[in-house]
Amino acid sequence: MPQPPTGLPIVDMSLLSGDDDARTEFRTALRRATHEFGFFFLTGHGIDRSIRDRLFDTARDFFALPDTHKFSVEMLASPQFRGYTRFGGEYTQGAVDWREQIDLAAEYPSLGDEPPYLRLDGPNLWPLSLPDFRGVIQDWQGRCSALGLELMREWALSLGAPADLFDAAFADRPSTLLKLVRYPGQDDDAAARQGVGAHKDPGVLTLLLVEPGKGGLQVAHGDDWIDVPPVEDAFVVNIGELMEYATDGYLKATLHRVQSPPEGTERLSVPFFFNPALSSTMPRIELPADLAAQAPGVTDDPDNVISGTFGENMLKARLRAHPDVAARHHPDLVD
Ligand SMILES: O=C(O)CCC(=O)C(=O)O
Ligand SMILES: [Fe+2]
Repeated sequence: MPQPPTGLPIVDMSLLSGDDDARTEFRTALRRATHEFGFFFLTGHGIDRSIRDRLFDTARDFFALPDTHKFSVEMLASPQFRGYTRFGGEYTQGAVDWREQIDLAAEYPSLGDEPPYLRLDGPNLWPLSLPDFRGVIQDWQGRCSALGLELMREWALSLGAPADLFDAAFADRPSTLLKLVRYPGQDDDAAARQGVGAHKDPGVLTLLLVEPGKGGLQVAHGDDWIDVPPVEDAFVVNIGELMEYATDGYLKATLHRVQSPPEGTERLSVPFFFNPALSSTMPRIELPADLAAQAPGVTDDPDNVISGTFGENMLKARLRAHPDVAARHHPDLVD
């Protein structure tokens, strides 16, 4: 029997400042990693440690706020699914996730209520007791958006398409979202230790920063779960369902989950989701014949239908993860 792989591939972005051969090497590594695993470590991305440390300091400051401050920006008050979710407020596959988090997304004026996914546009709930918070978060959004767009161009090239294939989808009102997440420790006997349950990300691309040294992330590979302890200075990058859609399944959105850290510890992470405008539909790539032969089609799961229109896919995920917000603000969309 083949042994399960022990880790994810590492893809080094500094190859892009090399010669043509180095750039081709980068693209081949990017394509292979996302075809085989849907996940990889990205090094050489150029975002300094001091900036990453500042982000984690900001996350720590937020989670250290008194509950009354956190509750004042609670997601339950936000029809757009922005703000703070306390422990027990979020569900994956019908089971409670043991994490607290704040969701912050790009802010655009509303374009109306129909189709229903347009309801996701709107304001964030900013914690006003932290004066630097907004600036740090918006800086991070800007850096990750630039990185995300650069990666999208590399994917397009690696799949035999023009570099700007995806640019239009991200040019106007990109729906970027980031979460500051804190997973508290659980004792060994805790029945499930579900930090976040097994799921695929509904969007295009996720740039995940994990607190140095903190394990817990697991990525599905065949019938196995691969442990993914963080690699120093690297992002964990994965693709979401819309990239699977765009490539007819040649690139895979992969199930992943987080196991709670040991009792007496905690784990912070900051996933950044790079997504197009709510109303945009991902272009489908005409793959070269050798790649098309390895494209099995988009996953056909009646419990999780993948739409190519980002807003539809995102709304599905939001209603499922936050049933209390859905029931309060969108009763017409849930039964
Ligand atoms: O916290 C992590 O390491 C992963 C979180 C995640 O997969 C998600 O929020 O979609
Ligand atoms: Fe995820």
